[in-house]
Amino acid sequence: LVEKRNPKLPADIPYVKFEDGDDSYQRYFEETRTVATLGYNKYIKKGKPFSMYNAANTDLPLLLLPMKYLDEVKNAHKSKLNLQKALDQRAGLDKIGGFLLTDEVVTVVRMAMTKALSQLIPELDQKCIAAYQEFMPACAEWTEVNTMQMLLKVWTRMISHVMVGPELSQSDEWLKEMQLFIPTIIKASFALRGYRKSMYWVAKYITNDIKEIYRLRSRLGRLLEPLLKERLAAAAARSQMSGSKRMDLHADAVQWFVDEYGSKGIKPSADQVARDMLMLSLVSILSTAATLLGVIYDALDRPEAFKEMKEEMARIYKETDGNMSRAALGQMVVLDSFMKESQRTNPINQISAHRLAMQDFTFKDGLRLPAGADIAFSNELISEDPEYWGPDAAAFDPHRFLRMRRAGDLARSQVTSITDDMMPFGNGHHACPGRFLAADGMKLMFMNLIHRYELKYPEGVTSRPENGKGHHTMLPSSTLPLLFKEKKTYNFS
Ligand code: HEM
Repeated sequence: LVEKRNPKLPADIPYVKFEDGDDSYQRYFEETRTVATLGYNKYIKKGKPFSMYNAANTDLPLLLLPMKYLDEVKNAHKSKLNLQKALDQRAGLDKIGGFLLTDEVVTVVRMAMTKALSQLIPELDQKCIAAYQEFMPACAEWTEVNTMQMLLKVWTRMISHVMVGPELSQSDEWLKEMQLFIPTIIKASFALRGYRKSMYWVAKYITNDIKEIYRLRSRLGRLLEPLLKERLAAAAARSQMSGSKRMDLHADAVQWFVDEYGSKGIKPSADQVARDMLMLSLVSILSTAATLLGVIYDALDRPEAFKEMKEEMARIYKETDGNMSRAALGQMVVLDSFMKESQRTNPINQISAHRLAMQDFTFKDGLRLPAGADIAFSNELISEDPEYWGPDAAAFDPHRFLRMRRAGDLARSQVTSITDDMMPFGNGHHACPGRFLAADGMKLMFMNLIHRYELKYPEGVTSRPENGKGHHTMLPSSTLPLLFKEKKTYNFS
């Protein structure tokens, strides 16, 4: 492996690599943590940045920054430090599917989707129950289930309800495309790395997985077309009406895209909406299913805490007569604390607040980033640093955030809170706007699963399996099947 220093990075920024000299690409891909930890302890802890090989973008090292720069990164306008472009650079989305994280996608999630959550939660609860009936095998006796695959299907049905409404989300064709998308885009992104940058443009004509993403986009466009036409016609008719009659009846992303583009005088094509839907799937599906799987493993490892969560669910279920609402989910504070501790100890992203410098950027203390610099913060290592979390930082404390909440620190203690010492949902202008849906969706999925099924590790497995290794990601193991048994009478015991 050739050392890839960015000649434009200031010369005094150290470049950290494996100490034993074994510098293979695969090693950088799988053992990112080892190099990141070296640099974190040696430089970040002393307030200095360092750079390291970037397996996702072999032309440019990743620059990891110390906390003192976080506020400036958080507040920087996207014309200066940009998340969308950093993601595009990492996955090559524009070259492998012709889509990007657009302003419309971000605005729809941040504004319309979040506003609609109270209306959506009861619907998503029903969707979740129906999806378990659909995707869980019959399990009167203990039965092995690949939990990751199952959660992906259940969540895809639920999030599709938010994306395309009750009818299309129930279509098997839609589900098939959505399920095909995530594994194919991951393979396509890897395949792109096999090309020289100057040859990226040719990849979509040659590589099957990349061609498949374009085909998938076109199939989604066809599926969306009738619904979009209907909504565009309704929007045109509504614009002639006045006052309350103009209120929107559809709480789904097709409608929100029509409204968002409409507000800019644009009539979106089915292909545009298909691209936006692909982007929505990319940011929302794997992240949520994987985070929940981690919570499930952590709960199995801690029977006492698991029991306490079940008791809380039983109480709230009884008080609400089983009618789930945002308010009811908001009362699940023991679960909320546990989920947050699970994210703290095993975040799915090792780095956070990832940005690309769109122009030369100089921090207040004089540190200069050249245009094109790829920067981030070590979310994983910050989350376990005793400097921020005290001497028991390495321990899983199910009540850590519950105590904070009870002490009145609501801003810091909720699973959706964004703080500098824990960034699973990022930070600043680009902080994940979908986290409220993600948190409520995970609570619904966890609660309905426990209500219906007993679950345990298979014979011979006694604790959470090792996380999967990928460049700057740490997804919980997706291959271990868990054992499930359907309860004769549904309850939370
Ligand atoms: C547990 C699940 C999830 C995790 C861990 C997660 C994590 C993240 C992270 C780390 C970022 C980058 C933030 C930054 O760099 O400051 C992000 C951005 C984003 N997420 Fe999520 N996310 C999750 C679920 C969702 C869901 C369900 C949606 C939508 C329905 C969503 C929509 C978005 C969007 C649109 C952005 C881009 C924001 C922007 O550019 O301003 N995410 N997410």
